[in-house]
Amino acid sequence: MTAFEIQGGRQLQGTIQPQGAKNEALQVLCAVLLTDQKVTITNIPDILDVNMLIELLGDLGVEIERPSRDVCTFQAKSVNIDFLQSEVYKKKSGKLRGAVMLAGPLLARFGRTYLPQPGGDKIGRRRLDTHIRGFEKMGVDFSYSNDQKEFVLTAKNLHGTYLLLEEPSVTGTANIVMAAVLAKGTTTIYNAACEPYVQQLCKMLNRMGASISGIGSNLLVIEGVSSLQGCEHRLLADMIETGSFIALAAMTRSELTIKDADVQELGLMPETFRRLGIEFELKDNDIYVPAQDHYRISTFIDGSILTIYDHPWPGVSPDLLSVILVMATQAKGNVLIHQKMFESRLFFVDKLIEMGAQIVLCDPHRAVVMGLNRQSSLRGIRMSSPDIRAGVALLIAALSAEGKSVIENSDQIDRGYQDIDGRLNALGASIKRI
Ligand SMILES: CC(=O)N[C@H]1[C@@H](OP(=O)(O)OP(=O)(O)OC[C@H]2O[C@@H](n3ccc(=O)[nH]c3=O)[C@H](O)[C@@H]2O)O[C@H](CO)[C@@H](O)[C@@H]1O
Ligand SMILES: C=C(OP(=O)(O)O)C(=O)O
Repeated sequence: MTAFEIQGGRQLQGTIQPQGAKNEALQVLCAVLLTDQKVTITNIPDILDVNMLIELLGDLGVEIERPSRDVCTFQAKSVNIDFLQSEVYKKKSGKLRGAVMLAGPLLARFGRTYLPQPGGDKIGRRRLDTHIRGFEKMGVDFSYSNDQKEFVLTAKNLHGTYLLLEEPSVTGTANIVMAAVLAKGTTTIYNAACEPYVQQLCKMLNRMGASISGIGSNLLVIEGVSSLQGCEHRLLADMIETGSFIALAAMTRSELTIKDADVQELGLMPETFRRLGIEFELKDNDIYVPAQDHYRISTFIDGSILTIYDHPWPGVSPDLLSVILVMATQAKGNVLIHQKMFESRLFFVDKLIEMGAQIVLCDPHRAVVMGLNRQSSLRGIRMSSPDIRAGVALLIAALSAEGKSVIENSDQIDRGYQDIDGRLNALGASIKRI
């Protein structure tokens, strides 16, 4: 098992560029299966989840070239669907969530797919009902084997329909959109997820010849076409990495410039950080965060304690709450963090409490943080990373803490953050892989 050893308490300084977005990469990589022509994707992050999905595409028979670390070309001339029934596929796809989105394109192009239980973060129940019920209404037959924990899906006549999703699932929307672009007729998706990465997928599909309107809203209308062509697509900057760097600057009193952060696509994130008292300036496409000794959490207008909660886009992403929570531990004031979507994502606060943070975990979804206002520092400890975002939040806590910390299970961090030790060490951090 890999681990990070961190010497905390150092101020960092410099410029850092967010990687290409992990969760956009997982969507658009699956879309390369929708055409037999060449698709080039740039700004690809070199991280475990993305590399595993690229490997799976290769296993399926897609021709892949990676001329540089962040550029890949794909050509899905022929695809071996039978590979999806192999133990190797089950094992590999069980390591990430993104593989679930292979289903939509494979149904659209080949009329058949197998969908084993996807992996990804173990942060509570993560059902696939939105995906499967959507496919079903489009003419897909499915069976589910409880033993194998696998769906078998077949689509003789994939057709457009009206879908009112029971929740705006991100991967569910992406999956249905990818099935609909090659289905016969019109598919209308109401209550669709509309986050920037779904928008990026839709824009890419339109460049490939699809006809999708309503991009950016929760009502997507897709006119099916008979085939799609190749295209080039560049991933946005990873907004969760951007938020993590702002939190890192705040916690370690560091002056950081976050370069090429696609600042127009951050939604409520800047306002959310400001409510926690963090100062920063948006300069063109960069974010400048000055070194800040203190930051003060605001209250609601009526003076009551601020609550920060997740919500489907354009609300605050649940993936950001862990770093926001860590940042609040050194703020002046109190905040309630309410993680509505996932039921096992806040348990990592135990580690922060052990480090000296003042937090009350009210229940699995809610934690009250009483900021220390730097009157005492967190203390370094040995801990383990339970999931990707808690992992990076603990890394930020450790970098701000007095003394040495060890974070075990650092693979969880490598799933989503490219060369995080190297990039932060270049700013003056001390992180060693052990
Ligand atoms: C690979 C990928 O892109 N993963 C992201 C994707 O996962 P993913 O697409 O798996 O997440 P979903 O959007 O399907 O939903 C996540 C969870 O939130 C619940 N839910 C969802 C919508 C809603 O209105 N109410 C509600 O409670 C769902 O029941 C589910 O338990 O979106 C999540 C929500 O932004 C992010 O945390 C994940 O990082
Ligand atoms: C939950 C996440 O990832 P995944 O959906 O891939 O497990 C995440 O990116 O925070």
